[in-house]
Parts: sequence; structure tokens; C-alpha cells
Amino acid sequence: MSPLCDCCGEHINSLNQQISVMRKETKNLRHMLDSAVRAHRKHMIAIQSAVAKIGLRGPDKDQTPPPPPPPPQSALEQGNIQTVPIGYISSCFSVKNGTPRQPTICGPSRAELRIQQSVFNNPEHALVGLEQYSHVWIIFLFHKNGHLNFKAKVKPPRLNGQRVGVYSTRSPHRPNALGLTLARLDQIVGDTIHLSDIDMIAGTPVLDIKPYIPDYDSPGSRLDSEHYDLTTEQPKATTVSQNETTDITNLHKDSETDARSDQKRKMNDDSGSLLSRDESDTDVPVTDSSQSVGAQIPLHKDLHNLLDEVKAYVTQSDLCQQSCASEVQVSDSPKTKPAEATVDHPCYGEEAYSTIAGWIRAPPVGSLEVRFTPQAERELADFLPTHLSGPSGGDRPRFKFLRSPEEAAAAIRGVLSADPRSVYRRTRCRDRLFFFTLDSADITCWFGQGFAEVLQVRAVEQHTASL
Ligand SMILES: C[S@@+](CC[C@H](N)C(=O)[O-])C[C@H]1O[C@@H](n2cnc3c(N)ncnc32)[C@H](O)[C@@H]1O
Repeated sequence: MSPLCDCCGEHINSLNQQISVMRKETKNLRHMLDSAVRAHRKHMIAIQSAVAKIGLRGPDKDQTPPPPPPPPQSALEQGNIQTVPIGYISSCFSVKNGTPRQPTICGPSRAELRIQQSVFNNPEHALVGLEQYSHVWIIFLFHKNGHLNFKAKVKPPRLNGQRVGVYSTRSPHRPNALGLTLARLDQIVGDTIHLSDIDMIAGTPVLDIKPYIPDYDSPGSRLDSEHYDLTTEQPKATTVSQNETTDITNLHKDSETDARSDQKRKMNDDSGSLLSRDESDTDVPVTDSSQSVGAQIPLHKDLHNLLDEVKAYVTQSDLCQQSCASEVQVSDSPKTKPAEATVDHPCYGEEAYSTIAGWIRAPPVGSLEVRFTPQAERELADFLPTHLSGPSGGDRPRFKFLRSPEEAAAAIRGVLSADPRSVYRRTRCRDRLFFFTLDSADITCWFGQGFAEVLQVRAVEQHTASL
């Protein structure tokens, strides 16, 4: 491009100056607007509480001032983020055609993911500890979706032309073209993760990686409210004890977890209540001879029995020959995990094994006993269940989501027994009161050695709740 003549150069300079002045003014105006909004909110709160104090009726409905505008939100609060891929998949599939529709379809489908140095100065640091897991969730972008078109109803290929809502499918064509794949983690070398069981094409931008933890990610293994014994008010001892091995193998198979849930359901049916506790229903650490790394495997007792039954019918070698070709390949592969991270997954038909870090089930932070003061119990009991709507309850506080004070008590116990304090609070401000909100209840508690005590349960004040 030829250099600008003097007069055009000057003109451009002056325009640039004007632009920068206008930018500054816009910034100032935005700042003033923000302060005005904040001040307005404060005034509204002050007026409301003054009205409440002197017991005045609020102004007539048609004179009610419009509610204060919501405070300005950051882009993140509005759900807008600028995504930055942490890396790009290099995989054995280069085009969409022929790429497995789900990771389970083609075991040996392999890929590598190198974490970008533009994201972390030391990308390999971001992977420390991940080698203890056998499976990872990969969150990625369907970057080859073309013109990002999506419809509310789609025709999944396996439904042969029938249409269903997009959210009942794993279709790539969705408003935010995000994909989610549970991949097998074969090995980590420096800043690179070696994966198999993938359904992503080469070049796929990856946004996030999370370890697969059946206790959180699989309903059959969830530590849900059923695990809280509401009569003794203590969390059930379903997790392994701390002195157990750090390498815990989870045998996870749908039919087994179903069997486990069925059994749980049956136990509940038998006793007529969720509240009873069967002492035999605790995990027992058993040594499984099939586990080649020799670690102790804490299996649920009924799960263990089931496993024994399965073993009686099929021998390990038969199965390895018939249906575990991919498993064998994994352990034969040069991508086998290094000695300290290797988990030699035994073969049992189509069972999927997953390993997780030991601290997930045996964390150094123990669970807490949860108590309520008599006053807090009375306050909680005063809350009306969701289904009791209408004027019958008078001024009594109501839950919006929780169905009863008992359900609220179980939720409070769940939250507190897991010790919700940050490490800072736990170590530096141990004696401080702890506040949290559950549904329409403001809860105040304190923590002592090995316990949490609920001191107060109050209805969330209306004006605070609407802010
Ligand atoms: C049905 S989707 C399922 C993906 C993921 N497991 C999920 O549930 O979100 C898998 C298909 O998406 C297509 N695909 C894979 N990577 C893609 C990408 N980066 N962009 C667009 N389509 C892709 C392939 O055709 C593959 O068969």
C-alpha cells in the first residue's frame, strides 16, 4: 500500500483522537449508570425496610414502583463465555463419515490430546493426578457442523426416520454445539493424553477434561439421599475406610448397578421405609483374585456375590479370547500406562472397569456428625411442605422445592456432613458462624471437632430473596 499523503495522515490522526475521547466518555457514562443502578437498589431496600419497621401497608398496587433493575451482570453470569480450546484432538478418524456415533462402538479408536501451552505455562502440571483415573469425560466442540443449524426435533439415525426432541438425543446439531464423550485414558506422557474409545474427528477443539467418577456420574453408584439414615441422622458408612488402598477399582456394569438399586429398593420395600438401616448393607473390602495389581477392592457385598456368580459361568480366558480383543490390545499397546499408573483391567465380558483416585472414596477429610439445636429443629418443623399451598398455613414459611421439613433436614445433613467449608475457613476461621441458604431457608451453623451444629433456620427474607 502506498504511504498516506500528509493531509490524509493528519485526518486519520484526528479521527483516532476523537475515537479515543469517545471511548473514554462511554466508559465514564457506563460507570455512572452502574453507580446509579446500585444507588437505586440501596434506596429501594432502605425504603422497604423502613416501611416494614413502621408497619405501613405498601402503596396501592397500581402505584407500585417498578422493581429495581437487576444489577449489571458479567458476561459469565449471563452465560456468555469466550471459549478457548485447551487442545485439539488428533485421532484416527479424519472425517465425520465412519466416525463412531458413540465411544462404546469402536474400542480401539484412538486419539491424542496435547494441552496447549497458550492455556497453561506448564500444561503437564494440569494433568497431575489424572493418571489415577481410567476414564475421562471430554467436552468438545462439534466444529465441523457446517452452518450451525439446529432444529428442536431431530431424526436419530438409529430411529430410522422418527423425530424426537434434540435434547433427548446426542445429536451434534444443537444450539451450543457441545459434545460429551466418555473416553478411556490409556496413558499420559508429559502434556499429552492418550485416549481410546473416542468418537471425535481429528482437529476437534477440546474445551475441558474431567475425570469419570462413577460415584458422581453414574446413578447406580450415587451417594444420594438414600445413603442418609434419617432416623439416626448420620450418613451411612458406605465408603471405604481411610487405611484402605489408594488404588480403588470400581466394577461398574449397568445390570449390576441395576441389581444393586433393585436390592436397595427391595430392602426399602421390606422395611416399609427409607429410614431403616440394614447393617449388612455396607461396603466390605474384599480381595478379588482377578485384580492383577493386587490392590484391595471395596465392592458392595451383593455386587461381589453377583461377580462370583458370573465367574462361575465364564472363565476369564474364554472371555478374553471372545470379547476383549480391545482390552488385550490396550494392555499390549505401546500406549500402556507407565508402571505406577498402570491398571491392568481384567476381562469380564462387556463389563467396563473404571479406576479412580483413592482420595475420592477415602478422603483425608472425614465426614461430620450433624446436629440440630432444639430451637433449630422447631424452626425447621415450622416450614410448610411445598404441596400445602393456600392460606391454611397463615404466615408460616414455605419451601418452594423441598417437599417437607424432613427432606430439608436430610439435605442440610448432606451438605454439612460433607463439610462445605473452604480449606481457608476450616483452618483459619474455625470458630466463625457458617451461613447458607437452602430453598427458602437461611441456615446458620457452627463447626466443632468432628461435628456441625445447626443453630438457626429462618425463612429467607422476601426482599433479600428477590435481589
Ligand atoms: C452422535 S455424536 C456423539 C458425540 C458425543 N459422544 C456426544 O454424545 O456428545 C458423534 C458423531 O459426531 C460427529 N463428529 C465427531 N467429531 C465431530 C466434530 N468435531 N464436528 C462435527 N461432528 C463431529 C461424528 O460423525 C460422530 O459419529
